Amino acid sequence: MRGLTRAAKRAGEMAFNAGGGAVNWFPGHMAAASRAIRDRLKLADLVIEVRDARIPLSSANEDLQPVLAAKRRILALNKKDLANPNIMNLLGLAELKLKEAISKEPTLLIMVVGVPNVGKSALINSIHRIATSRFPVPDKNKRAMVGPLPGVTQDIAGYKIASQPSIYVLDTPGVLVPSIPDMETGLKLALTGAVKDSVVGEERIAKYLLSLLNIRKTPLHWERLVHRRGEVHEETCSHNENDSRDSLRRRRCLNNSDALYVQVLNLVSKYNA
Ligand SMILES: Nc1nc2c(ncn2[C@@H]2O[C@H](COP(=O)(O)OP(=O)(O)OP(=O)(O)O)[C@@H](O)[C@H]2O)c(=O)[nH]1
Repeated sequence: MRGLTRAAKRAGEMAFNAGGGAVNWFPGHMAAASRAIRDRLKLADLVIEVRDARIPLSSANEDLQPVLAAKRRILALNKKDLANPNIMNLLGLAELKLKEAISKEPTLLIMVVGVPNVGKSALINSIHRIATSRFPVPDKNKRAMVGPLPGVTQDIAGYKIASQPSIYVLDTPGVLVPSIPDMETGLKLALTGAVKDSVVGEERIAKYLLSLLNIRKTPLHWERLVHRRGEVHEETCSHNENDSRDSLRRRRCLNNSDALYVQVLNLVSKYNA
């Protein structure tokens, strides 16, 4: 973990802020949603703040932190399949806290908040699916809209996910702060899909990603991997086609797209040396 922090710091020192400054992406629906969230939060018994497990600090909306901290809050780290496994121990704790909170309440209004595209609607649909398999829920066909680009949810929508205890969940549009003060946070949010690529610039995102991969020695990792696979390739691809294990071995042969990836990264590595 310390290694990753050091790598991120070094990438930050590579002048990604140059010519960038603050990142401003605050469309009208986000401003309206920020006001509505503050308003409805007063009624919520519990708030689930969804963050991206890959960037748990950068995916916090700093403007909302004071009001969120005043509520009973669960921090859910989503997209765990894409994250560093060290962070995932925290998720188990969040699940436990949610079970504790639900078991004590006759009626519960839960509000789900987070930056765009972090997976709020997908999370609500999963909770809904589990709930409808256990209790008959009147609007069981109602589903939150999920999409690959940020800004799919534009209005607050409510879902009843259980009876006895009655549990209602409010899905909210993803909201950012009006101005993200540093470019690096903007780049992390763009790489993980919370900010549109065009807002920070596709070329800048590509350079940032390549530098991160380079600093983390990803090219070396791939080189070793490809070298190992190369041995498997030579050893297996010369075998008789009729060998019963041949199809399995063929799948382990080096694939051209991997080789291309290593070449590109090696070039970048030389460029940065
Ligand atoms: N790999 C992965 N993808 C996920 C996960 N959860 C959600 N997604 C994907 O992330 C994208 C965004 O999910 P949504 O649920 O629409 O996100 P949202 O936070 O409601 O987005 P906004 O409407 O912009 O606020 C979709 O393409 C989902 O399929 C997850 O745990 N892992």
